[in-house]
Amino acid sequence: MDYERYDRIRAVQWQRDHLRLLDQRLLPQEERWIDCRDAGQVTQAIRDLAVRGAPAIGIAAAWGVVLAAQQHVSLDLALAQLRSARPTAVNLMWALDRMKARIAAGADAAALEREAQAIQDEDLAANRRMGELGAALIAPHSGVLTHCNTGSLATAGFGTALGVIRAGVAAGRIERVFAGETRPWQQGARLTMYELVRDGIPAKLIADSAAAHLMKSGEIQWVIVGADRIAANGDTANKIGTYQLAIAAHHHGVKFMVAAPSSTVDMATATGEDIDIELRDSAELLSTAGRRTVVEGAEAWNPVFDVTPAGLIDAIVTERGVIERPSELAMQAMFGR
Ligand SMILES: CSC[C@H]1O[C@H](OP(=O)(O)O)[C@H](O)[C@@H]1O
Repeated sequence: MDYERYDRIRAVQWQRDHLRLLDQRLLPQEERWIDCRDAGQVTQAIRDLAVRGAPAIGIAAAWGVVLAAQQHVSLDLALAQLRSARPTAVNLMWALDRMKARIAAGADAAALEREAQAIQDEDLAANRRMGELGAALIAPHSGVLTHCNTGSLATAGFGTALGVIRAGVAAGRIERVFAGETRPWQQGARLTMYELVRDGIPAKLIADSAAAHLMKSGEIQWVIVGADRIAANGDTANKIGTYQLAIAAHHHGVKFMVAAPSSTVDMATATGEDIDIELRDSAELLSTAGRRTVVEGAEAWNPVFDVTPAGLIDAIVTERGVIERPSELAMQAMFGR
């Protein structure tokens, strides 16, 4: 399928001696690039969400290790620093473990550069494969709702859930696309709509609080989301708000799809209860676009992920295949113990 007309964004660009990142904190108003010249700067960019999205932060971290190797600084320190950047997306740990294994095998900077490039290239290929597999599950004339941003900005390109939507639109199966704004960081409003408008894919933004009302209208047949960590029993951590979308979808007979590369699967984590949910600064909730919107003295609780139990998920789509009605057995069959 010809995807070239979609997905022209490459938010993570290796430049041989530095890493160029499209600063996602400023989109869509401003397209500004930042150059990371060491592992510490990559760590800070991940921590500050200048680069975000489970696969994208793993890819950026892999390049951070390459920078450390090129500069002959402590690789153990670089690995530890990068690993500490954010706790929930297992893609970060997966990518660093893969780089660590190459280091243990004696890889030099050039070999590590090839490994990081392979991680990035594999992610793009996985997204295009997932797009085809996920789109095939969607009946013609369907409407879909997505949450957060899971597109080219969050990956090596094409996207996970947004990749399924791109493929479903290209195949003529998806006729209506809705994107939730995704408070408080607004990945849906600021990033997903930016990608869809650039692709020329008609889409409607909705308030997060409008999702159940949309499902009740009959306009959508699928909720399609990404993931930050999929536990061994299929429980899935994703952007805050995903869990309540799954509950509402179940109530309204709307199907629920998780699209994520196998680098998001964590068979060492037994259930969703064991996933570390990132709590971010409450200031992100008390302000909008940098302007405080809540009375001084107010407090906030700002978990940025939640866990959807496997029982509320109709399909988990990875590049290895589709698991319908995910369970521990089904996960073990596809990913081993
Ligand atoms: C394919 S991106 C997966 C996942 O990452 C996002 O989180 P964040 O924007 O905080 O990095 C979101 O949960 C996406 O669904």
